[in-house]
Amino acid sequence: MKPRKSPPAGSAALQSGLVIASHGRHCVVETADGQRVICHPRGKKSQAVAGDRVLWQASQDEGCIERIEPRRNLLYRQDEMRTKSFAANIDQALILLAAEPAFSEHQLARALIACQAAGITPLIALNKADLAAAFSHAWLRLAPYRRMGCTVLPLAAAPAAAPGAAAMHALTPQALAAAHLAGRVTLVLGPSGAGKSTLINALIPHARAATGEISQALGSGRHTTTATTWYWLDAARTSALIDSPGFQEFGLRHIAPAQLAGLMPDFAPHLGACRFYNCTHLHEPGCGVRAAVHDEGADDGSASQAISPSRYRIYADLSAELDQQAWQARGKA
Ligand SMILES: Nc1nc2c(ncn2[C@@H]2O[C@H](COP(=O)(O)OP(=O)(O)OP(=O)(O)O)[C@@H](O)[C@H]2O)c(=O)[nH]1
Ligand SMILES: [Zn+2]
Repeated sequence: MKPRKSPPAGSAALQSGLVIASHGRHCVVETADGQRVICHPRGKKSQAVAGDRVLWQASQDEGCIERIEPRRNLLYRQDEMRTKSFAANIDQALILLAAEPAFSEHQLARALIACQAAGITPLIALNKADLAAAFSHAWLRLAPYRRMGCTVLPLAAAPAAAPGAAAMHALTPQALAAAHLAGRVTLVLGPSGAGKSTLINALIPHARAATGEISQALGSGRHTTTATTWYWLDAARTSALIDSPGFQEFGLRHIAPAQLAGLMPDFAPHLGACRFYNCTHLHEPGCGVRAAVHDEGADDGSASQAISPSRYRIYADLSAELDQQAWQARGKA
């Protein structure tokens, strides 16, 4: 963003603020004393996202963002058409999945790869622990993720679910917040129907009303949460959740094909074992990655460094996708 060279005479001084919602090019900035102001970016290019610290200037009843402070991190997705940011300066990403509807492991893998690339710690919560059979099945599907060191938490977001979920040692939203969200800024991601609204409403009274107001102010959809929104979890404003749509279309175009294996923690220990230094792990002889692909079942306790067949398939699919995109990009250049 190009800062204004000299502010117009009589203009207000720059104030610092936190972006707590963004939609399109508009955003809502919260001041240090908790006031909220709709702001627009000054320049054409740089766009503020939820979690950004900005310097802004009042102009009538709205504001203008003059500068975005350097970001500690930025989680985004990129497809052929555009880049979309989820949030900046976050401490962790909570990926909320559920026993039902069944989650897509491809989507999960994409989200984890994007987190890894952005240096953001992921946390997986599996909701609807009261649906015992579906939950057990989904829990097994997450075994490779537990083995690779991901934290996977059982959750019962709906109050009615608590009794049935006790057998699974599921967390309530409050227990989840106390143990994993306190003192942190957490981006919540998840497919539709996993229970994101249920979780947020359990932790933040009036969240829905607040979202409605923000969405209306920003001109985004009134029925759906199309704006990324920040919620404080405590009055002292030390813990926050950021609710963001877009988990469904997690484009990874910003990742180079050769980077991919290094962003998958279950692949990493095997990368040195390939015969060729530039092995793609797809067809080369003497590939350490392919030699490590085994079905280890659900034995969480094992120190196995096996790569599950489903994870290898995801790698092969994503490789092909990113490779094709890289070729297309070269063709256009
Ligand atoms: N059985 C059970 N159902 C739950 C639980 N948590 C949420 N649900 C239900 O799952 C459905 C989807 O929950 P939502 O909170 O609306 O899901 P969402 O992720 O916000 O979905 P979108 O609004 O489509 O983005 C609702 O019918 C909830 O009541 C749970 O712990 N157990
Ligand atoms: Zn290899």
